[in-house]
Order: sequence, then C-alpha cells, then structure tokens
Amino acid sequence: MDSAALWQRYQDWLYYHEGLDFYLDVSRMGFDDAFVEAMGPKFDKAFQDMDALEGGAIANPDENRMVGHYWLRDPNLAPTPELRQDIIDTLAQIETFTAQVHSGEVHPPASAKFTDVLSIGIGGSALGPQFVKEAISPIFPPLAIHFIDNTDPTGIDNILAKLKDRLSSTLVLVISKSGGTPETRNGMIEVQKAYEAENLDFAPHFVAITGQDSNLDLRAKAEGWLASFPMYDWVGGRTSELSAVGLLPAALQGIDIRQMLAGAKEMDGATRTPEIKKNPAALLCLSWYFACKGKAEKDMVILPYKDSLLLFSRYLQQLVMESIGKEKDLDGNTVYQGIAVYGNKGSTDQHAYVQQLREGVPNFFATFIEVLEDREGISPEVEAGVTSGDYLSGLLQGTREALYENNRDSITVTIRQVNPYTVGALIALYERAVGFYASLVNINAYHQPGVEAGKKAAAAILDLQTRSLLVLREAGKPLSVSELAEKVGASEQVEAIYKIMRHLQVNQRGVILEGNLGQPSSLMVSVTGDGQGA
Ligand SMILES: O=P(O)(O)OC[C@H]1O[C@](O)(CO)[C@@H](O)[C@@H]1O
Repeated sequence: MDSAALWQRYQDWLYYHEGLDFYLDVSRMGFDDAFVEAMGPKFDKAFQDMDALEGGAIANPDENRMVGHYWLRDPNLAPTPELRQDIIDTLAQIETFTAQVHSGEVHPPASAKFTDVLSIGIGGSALGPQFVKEAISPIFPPLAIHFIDNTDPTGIDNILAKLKDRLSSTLVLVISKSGGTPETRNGMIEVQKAYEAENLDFAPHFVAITGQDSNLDLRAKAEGWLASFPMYDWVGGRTSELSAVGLLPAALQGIDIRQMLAGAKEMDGATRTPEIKKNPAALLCLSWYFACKGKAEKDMVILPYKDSLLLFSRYLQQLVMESIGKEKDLDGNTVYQGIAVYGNKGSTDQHAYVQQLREGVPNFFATFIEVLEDREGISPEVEAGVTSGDYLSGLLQGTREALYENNRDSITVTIRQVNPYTVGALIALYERAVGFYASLVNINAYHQPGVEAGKKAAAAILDLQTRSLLVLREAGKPLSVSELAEKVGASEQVEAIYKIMRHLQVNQRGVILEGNLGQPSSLMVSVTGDGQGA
C-alpha cells in the first residue's frame, strides 16, 4: 500500500474517544473489508453474549457462576439490589479503612501509624496490584507497598529482611479469593512466624481479602485479624483489580481509586456499543482474530513505550492466557485455543528481541502502547531541538514502520497520560476484548481447569515426600532410590522420589545421599536422627 493509501487507511480505521482522550489504531493490521463483513455475525453474537453476561447470566457454566466485574464500576448494573449494595458498601469500607489508616486512627499496637503494606497473594491476587503500583503509585506514597507473590523461601526472606525493622508498623494484606491457595498460605504462615519471632502480635497487623467462609476468612475471624474485605464469587481472580483485591492496596498507597473506577466505567460505556468500528474492544478483538485466524496462530507482543507500564504485559499475560488458553470449546470439541502474551517496554526491548520481531519468525502481532505526554513540565534538550521524549516517540514510530515494512502487523493504543483514570480504562478495555474473543472462538473465558492439574500433581509430590520419609525411617538402613520407590509402592514415581530426596538433602532436612550424584541409580538414601523432613 502506498503512503497516501496508508494514511487514508489510518484515518478510516482510527478510533478516538474524547472523554478518555484515547486512540486506537488498527490500520497496520492487514485485514480487508471482506474480512470485517464476514465477522459481522460472529460479533453480533459476541455483543449479545456480553449483554447477557452483564445482565447476570451464568456466563461461567462450569463453575455455575455469574461474571460481574463490570458491575464493580457501575453498581447500578448489578442484577439484584443486594449485589448492588454489597459493591457500594465494600467501596465505602475500603475508603473508611484507608482514611483511618492514613490518619493513624487505625494504627498498630507499637506504632502511631502504619508505614508499609505487605501484600501476600498470587496470580490475580497479585498481578493487578503490582501493575497498578508500578504504573501510578506516587513516588512518596503514604504507605510503601511490598509483595510476596510466591512460595520461594529466598523471595520471602528478601522481603522480610527489607521490612525487619518496620514489621511493627507494617500492615499485611493476605489476598486470596479461594482462601486456599498454598503459595499464599505459606507466605502468610512465614510472615506470621516472623512477627512471633519479633515478639509481635500479628493479628492487629493482618487484613484478609477473600471469599466469604473460605479457609482464610475463617482463620482471620478465629485469630481476630484487624479487618476483612470481601471477594465475591462472581468476580474472577484475573478480573479482580477493580474489586477490593486491587482497590484496597491502591487506596493505601494514596492512589485515587474513584478515578480508576471512573476510567473503567467510561471505557465500559465505550465498549458496549454494538458496532465493531465504534467499539475499541471489538476492534482489538477483531485484530486478534484476524492475526490468529481464530486459532492460536500468533503471539501477542505488548510494547508500552513508558517505563511505568512495564508490568502491563505481565498483567495481560494472565488475563489473556488464563482466559483464552483452553483445550475444549463450549461444545466439548478439542480446540487448543490460546494467545501467548509477552513483552516488557520500548524502547528497551528494541535492544533485546525486536531483532527477531523484525526479521525472524513472523509468529506474532505487536501492540504498541503510546503515551503522548512525555513528563510533567518541560523537557531539556538532549541535542538541538530534540528531547529524550522525542526519541522515545520516534523510536516507537520507527519500530512500527520497520515491522510494517516487513509484513508484521501491529496495533497502536494511545493515551495522553498514565494516571488512575487511564489505567482503569486500559484494564476495562482488555477485560472486554478478552470476553468478546471468547465468544468469537466459543470458549469459556472465566474458568481455569488446566491450573488444577498442576496443583493436584504438586499435592501428590508432597504426599510422596511424606510417605518416602516414613519408609526410610522404618527401613533404618540406606536404600537405593528404586528400592525406596518400590517400598513406597510408587515404582513408577522413582524419578520424582529421587528429586524429592535430592532437594531434602541439599536443604539439610535429615536426608543423606551417597554415591555418584551424576548417576542417580547408584545413590543410596538414608535419614539421620529423626529425619527432620518426616
Ligand atoms: O486468589 P486465589 O484464590 O488465591 O487464586 C490465585 C490465582 O490462582 C488461580 O486460581 C489459578 O492458579 C488464578 O486464577 C487466581 O488468580
């Protein structure tokens, strides 16, 4: 296409929303009018599905749940007065609690004010709060936030070492919708132990955000924690940033959560329009469908040219991949759907993997996120008439052009500024696009059956560990790994048992491995003393 035709295509397809000061450019996606026309009926159905979902239909049939994240920013849309009131009350509870914490009215026993927040959670109970912190937390927030989002002992140690002198003024949020996620539980227990080691009563520091009557909820009540906030069963983990899960950590950092909700609400309004060209989420989704051919044919590379949006791709990775990555469609057909998402930020990534994007395997489409405002105030010049921001902007345009020249498609999302309003809008945009995409490819976007397999397998490994240590103690003499597996009654699990023993030995858990470490079958395993791991 020559430059005049491209300029025309750019204008024909440009979406602009005045209230949001938001642009979406899909002109560098190679679809034609015939494709758009052919997609019409599929989109009509997607719009209808979305209407039903917002009206309170059971949009997550496997889990027999409604899907109501859109109601969080417009409680009037909630299908019952009770749900509406719950949303309003929770928001009020978040704001009241935050004001009390900021003023010192709610304070820890040994300190006049809380100074830090430690958020313990994983997946949807961490990624949104982490993204928002990175994007819009003030440089000097009233409370500095830290995260434990894994069961990695070194990761936990690092955070606790950082907070050691301030545990007495740290507010600990334990966030888990199910209230039973092991990584989160482990973090919670280790942090409680850290409080006990400092002779501090942990309960007046701990706050739960969880589903009603979950294990976490019951524990928080039994131990008399400082506060609890609800997580509703009709909000999925990956769409929970605008529930208490994301709003409480954000508010505690001094972020304007009403603005986040307002931005999301405005975007929700824009993405309700049942016309592809006038609906930015539909345009995004049309582009994804075109690139992927409705199958998992391409990856989505997210390239925000703004440091503060670094974690957006990580946040979207869960939102898109946990929603779209499904083996079966709604009719039970095997479809292996998915869109792999990755990316960090431009122009930094230009000095890493953009080489492959430009010249290597064309298995992706890019999404540039452009922020018009370089910084607050006037920029110094780095050379005559040119600022650092001019470079950033030029590098974005240049990369987009270089990709296009080599037949690599791209989308460009443009906002004026990264602020609570636009961050809320971006979250809402992608939530809606994922919902539409699921309709187009006929899958349930709101369950995650695949995650359960890994969780069950991990539980089975821990069970094998307990049984193996028991056998070793009873044997009272060294056993080869295969003898051990046989005595445990799990010969087919010999490799897993070998790995368990190797891990216990390295961590001084009372296991001795003798023999050639490079030849696992030569190893003899025994336990010392009472075998601490048993
Ligand atoms: O909030 P929870 O229940 O601890 O779950 C954390 C994450 O685990 C998952 O259920 C899957 O591993 C995610 O969907 C969820 O965001």
